[in-house]
Amino acid sequence: MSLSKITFFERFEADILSGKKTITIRDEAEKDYAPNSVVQVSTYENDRWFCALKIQSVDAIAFSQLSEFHAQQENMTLPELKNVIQEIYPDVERLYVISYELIG
Ligand SMILES: CC(=O)Nc1ccn([C@H]2C[C@H](O)[C@@H](CO)O2)c(=O)n1
Repeated sequence: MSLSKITFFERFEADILSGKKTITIRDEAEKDYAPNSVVQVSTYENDRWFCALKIQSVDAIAFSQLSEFHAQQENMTLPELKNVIQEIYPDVERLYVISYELIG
């Protein structure tokens, strides 16, 4: 069964709603999103709904393979992206790039 809900830290809400952030990078526990499915999005802090996203793809990636292209899609620099990921997922090498489209 694929996941139908995702949470983001509130600090990323504006970037998602403006279309500046079009991917998220998650660990094994949050990789089971089906391409073409619609997921409801809320804030991690208060579980406040703020949009729906259509999943485009889920692709495995090693932390060491993260590139400027991923950073651009996260609206960050590559060092910023690596820092954020290391804070959220310390010492996790195998990650998943979840690409999505804002649908409302
Ligand atoms: C809130 C929660 O449960 N987990 C996460 C995990 C990641 N993010 C953001 C941070 C970066 O922009 C990318 C990379 O992981 O996704 C998040 O907001 N919430």
